[in-house]
Amino acid sequence: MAISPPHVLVPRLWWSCHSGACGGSAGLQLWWSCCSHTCGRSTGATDHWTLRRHYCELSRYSFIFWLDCIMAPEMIHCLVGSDLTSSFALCSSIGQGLLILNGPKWFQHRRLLTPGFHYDLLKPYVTMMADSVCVMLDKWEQLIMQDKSVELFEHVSLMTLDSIMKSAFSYQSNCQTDSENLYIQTVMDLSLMVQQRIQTPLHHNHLVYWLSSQGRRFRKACRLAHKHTDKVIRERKETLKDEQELEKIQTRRHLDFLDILLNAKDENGAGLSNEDLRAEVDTFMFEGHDTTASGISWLLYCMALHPEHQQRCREEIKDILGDRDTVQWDDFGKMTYTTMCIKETLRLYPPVPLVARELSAPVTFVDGRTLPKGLSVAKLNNSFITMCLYHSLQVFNPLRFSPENSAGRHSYAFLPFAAGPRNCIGQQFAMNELKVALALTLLRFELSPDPAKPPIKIPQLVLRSKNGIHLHLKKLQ
Ligand code: HEM
Repeated sequence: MAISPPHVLVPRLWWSCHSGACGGSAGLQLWWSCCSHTCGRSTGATDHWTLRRHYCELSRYSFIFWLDCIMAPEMIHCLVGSDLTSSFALCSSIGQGLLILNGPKWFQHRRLLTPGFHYDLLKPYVTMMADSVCVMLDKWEQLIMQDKSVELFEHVSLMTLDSIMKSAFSYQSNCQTDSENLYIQTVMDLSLMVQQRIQTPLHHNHLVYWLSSQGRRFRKACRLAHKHTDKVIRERKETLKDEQELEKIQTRRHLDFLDILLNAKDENGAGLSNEDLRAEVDTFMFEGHDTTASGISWLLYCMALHPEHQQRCREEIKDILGDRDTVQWDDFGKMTYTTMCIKETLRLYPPVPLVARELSAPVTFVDGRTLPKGLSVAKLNNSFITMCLYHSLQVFNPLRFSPENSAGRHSYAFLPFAAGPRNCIGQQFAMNELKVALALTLLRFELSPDPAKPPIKIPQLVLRSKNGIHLHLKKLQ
């Protein structure tokens, strides 16, 4: 295959002016764009190859992602407008859900599912989130030992899985305390296998993976997970037979995401097929727990690293809660400083480190340069290069998100949840969970880092730490 010379690609610091890079902006994004006068031709595998080479040379972070995925043309063609990396690895496990769908079918699903994130539905979830967080904190109390730090990431993952199952599917998994639960084990195994596949370039080839022992294990786990999801859907369908309308259900219990899915009808009165239902349930379960687990874990880490901000958040939360020991929906809007700290964490440690798109139409910039239709472009949230270029951006400074400092900043300068029609449908859910988790943790514990075990960032589907996140926890009186 011919490799285009490097000069056909020019690095552009996109949005750097809007986001006030010199003033220490929150959201510098680095884009590689193809320059029309040097490469003005329809793009093909060669461009993807060049794009990939540059990434490999310039950013070790991108290397993992771009290594082979970008080269699989069949993938690129079937994924217009969607996230290449997650689609690549997840499609066989979560089916064709909202994250992976494209075109009219995506549009139909997005319209049907959006009501599932109305705040009326999200409100009752707060208590369930708080319950899940408390189970986790109780476990931490048991684990605290003098001078021994606790690895949080795994606990937080189980907590967010517990929380999404309870709130979105009214399913009591008890997964934080019951390690024997086969379904939970399978979901956790699938997450791990997806990461392992990404890290093994040979396994990026579907046939090789399909024939490998890991591929067989993966398929077995998928079958188990699907069987369980089907059962949950079947049982709910039975229950709903008598209840038919959402209003009637609501008088008996809180409406959940599954109710919305099962009652969703398009303008022709058509609902989702069984296969579509399963894909959406699985998508929300994966998207809804791994990402928030990453966000919460890194947030607690940032709080541990910066005791002054930790204390300020704690005081804000205590002021808001007064005598109460738990969080309510109305508290969220008052958590001003806490929200700034959350945003600053999402900037420095974006749970979704990369969003990729294949252009479905050419894009022309203000200076006349164009990106051709079909080109894959990627946005690195908080790229390695950007951070090297602007050292001030490495500083944890929540005040970047104060109303004064945010005023005038381009609305696309900070995009942890992406933007546009394919933005994150669960962002409100996620922000609520981050706030509940932080508030309740800070009320119970003082956090400090473990200098012997600093986390090592590793961007997989979500941003993780290679060696976990180890913090010292001190119980507050
Ligand atoms: C801190 C937590 C989260 C972050 C940072 C995050 C970030 C993102 C980003 C960047 C995208 C765009 C991906 C792309 O197009 O390639 C996305 C899409 C999506 N997210 Fe999230 N997410 C989070 C939590 C959640 C939760 C809790 C749910 C569900 C309950 C969820 C469900 C989805 C779905 C279904 C999509 C695909 C939307 C579409 O294409 O129409 N996310 N998320």
